[in-house]
Amino acid sequence: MPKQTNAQQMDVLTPRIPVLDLAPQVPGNRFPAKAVVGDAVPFQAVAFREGHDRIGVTLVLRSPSGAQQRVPMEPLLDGFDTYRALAQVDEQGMWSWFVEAWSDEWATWHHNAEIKIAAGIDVELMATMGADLLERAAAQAQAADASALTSAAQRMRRTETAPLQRWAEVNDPAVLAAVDRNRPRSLVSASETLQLRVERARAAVGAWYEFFPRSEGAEQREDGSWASGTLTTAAERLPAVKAMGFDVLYLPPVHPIGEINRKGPNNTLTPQPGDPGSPWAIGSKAGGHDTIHPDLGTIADFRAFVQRAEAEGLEVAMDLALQAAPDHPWVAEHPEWFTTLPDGSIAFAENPPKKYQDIYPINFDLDPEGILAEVLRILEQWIDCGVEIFRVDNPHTKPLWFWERLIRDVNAAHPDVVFLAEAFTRPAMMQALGKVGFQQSYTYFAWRNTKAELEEYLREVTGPQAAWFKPAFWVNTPDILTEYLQFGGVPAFKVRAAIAATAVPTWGMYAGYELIEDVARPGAEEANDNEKFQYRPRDWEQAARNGTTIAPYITRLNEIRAQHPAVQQLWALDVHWSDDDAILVYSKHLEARFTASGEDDTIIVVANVDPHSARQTTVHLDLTKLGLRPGESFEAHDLITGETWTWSDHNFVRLDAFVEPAHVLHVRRSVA
Ligand SMILES: O=P(O)(O)O[C@H]1O[C@H](CO)[C@@H](O[C@H]2O[C@H](CO)[C@@H](O)[C@H](O)[C@H]2O)[C@H](O)[C@H]1O
Repeated sequence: MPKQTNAQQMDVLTPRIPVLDLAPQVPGNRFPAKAVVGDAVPFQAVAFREGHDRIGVTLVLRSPSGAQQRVPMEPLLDGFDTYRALAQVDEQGMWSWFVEAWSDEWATWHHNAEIKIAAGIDVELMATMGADLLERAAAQAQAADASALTSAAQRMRRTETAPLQRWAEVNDPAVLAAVDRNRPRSLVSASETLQLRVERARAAVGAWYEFFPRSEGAEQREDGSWASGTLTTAAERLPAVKAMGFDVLYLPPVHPIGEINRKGPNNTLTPQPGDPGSPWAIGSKAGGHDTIHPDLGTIADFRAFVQRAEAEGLEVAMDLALQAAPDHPWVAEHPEWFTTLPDGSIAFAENPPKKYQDIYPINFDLDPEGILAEVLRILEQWIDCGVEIFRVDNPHTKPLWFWERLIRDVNAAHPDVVFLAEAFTRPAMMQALGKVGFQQSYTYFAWRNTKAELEEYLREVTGPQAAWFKPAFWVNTPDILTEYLQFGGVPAFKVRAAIAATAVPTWGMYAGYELIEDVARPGAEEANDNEKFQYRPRDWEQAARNGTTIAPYITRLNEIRAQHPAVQQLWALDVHWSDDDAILVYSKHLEARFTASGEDDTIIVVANVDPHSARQTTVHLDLTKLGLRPGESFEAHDLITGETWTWSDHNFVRLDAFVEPAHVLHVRRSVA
């Protein structure tokens, strides 16, 4: 048996068999890659050796509690050197893993013997080599396998049996299975060891709904003034949000709102008395980030709201917007946290081209430790109220080190706490926020509308960057009402929801989407009469009676998400081909060994992304991506309409956007 040679003995960096390009990995390997409980993680490595001998490649995975599993890795494509294994991570915490490549003498022998024995070349030599390998396998096997392998070796040495007969005997499935379990491995070479942080499922899987609590239950008095909704009246809306199938309720800031420089309706700088102001203009004489807006209630009311949500099966996500209205207590108590200009004033915040005249930005370089301590104090308070998810406003306008420290410190004490980065900025910063710890991130999904844009974007967010950037697809927000939605009507709202809800594990929607609120403020890409600056109660029941809500459609999408674990997997997406430039096709597939039902879970989404048209075309599927054989037929059951068709590789599709803009198909294997 060849002796193992390792890199240290040879004083070189290259292991005997090179194992390179491990994934999932954060480039530079300074931060661990991330996954969530339940993920079937695609582990990959490039491994190869000199010459023509075969290698075997094994993933060695260790869970946080120390359980080790060894998973054989298979070539991604026959004849290429990238190997892959899917393994499900089922425990929260830090996992470690490495890849072993080894000389697979059995595979090398088998390949050579198959050719030579059939051709009558070196027949007895090949038989002897095979028998030797079988005996080596037997020497490391348990009793049952040892006896099967020993007798196979003896048969292999029996020269009175015809060589082809001996070849057939050694290929008996029982013998091959015993060899597989005890394969001789030599020149074993290990890669570096990497870490994988596995977080709770909600860190990357969830359906989010956003509403402004002050609008829920708000009433306009006869004199035109408003009575604000409260946390108590807003809680009345929770059952309806849950009934639509949402998991997380995200609340814009619930703190006192500054009175100085307050904004008026439609982002004006001339508020009238009674205008409530933007909730992101945090702080007034009533208090700051640790206080509940008096109009909404008290901290006790907030605790009750969080508990009521929990009882409904909803988690509350709070906003963390680190900025201050001019009358925030911080401004007087910590003037050192703000940059004072030579004329003694403080410049307002901006996110060009947007101007935030009602808030001051914090300068994190002036008192880094003091600011960090204060933010940790505030977070501890809300965590104590039962909040474990924070949507972080504009994290890209604060230094990265701050988020690395904050998230690390919070997660050390509270591993279930999740931070969502609301950063719409340059890719390097968005990616870096994910690398330093943000569990999930808003994305550019809202502006990816054509088939070509969506195909590229789906590949991007489910590719290598999925190791550190967990995408949340929001269809709208109070800041985002895209032209696609402004001019696409009901078909646009439906198809965007269908794609967001099925393509990635986290999607989000801001209240009013279900009512097709599509009127933008002139010149802006956000809703007119925006709720950010005024009360906006909605008559949900009237909309249901009139049939002017797509809430039933949203509910169905969330049901599909809950019932189909493939949809909850980020890495499991494949884009397929269609002959039409507006018909987008992708699938999500999860193998039976990873599902609770013990059956494959496969979803195909076919979406007409031109909301003004009816399209018909042919959809071409790579069935191997669906766990099927090329040419195999199956039942495609539409989970939206209940229709079922027999499909195979090439399928005719007609999607009239005005009827149903998307098929969400469940693959059912045809009974042979
Ligand atoms: O800058 P983004 O587009 O990422 O938006 C986020 O942050 C904004 C600042 O907090 C916030 O803007 C809203 O609040 C501001 C402060 O009160 C106000 O001046 C803006 O007019 C208002 O839109 C935005 O909502 C948030 O998502």
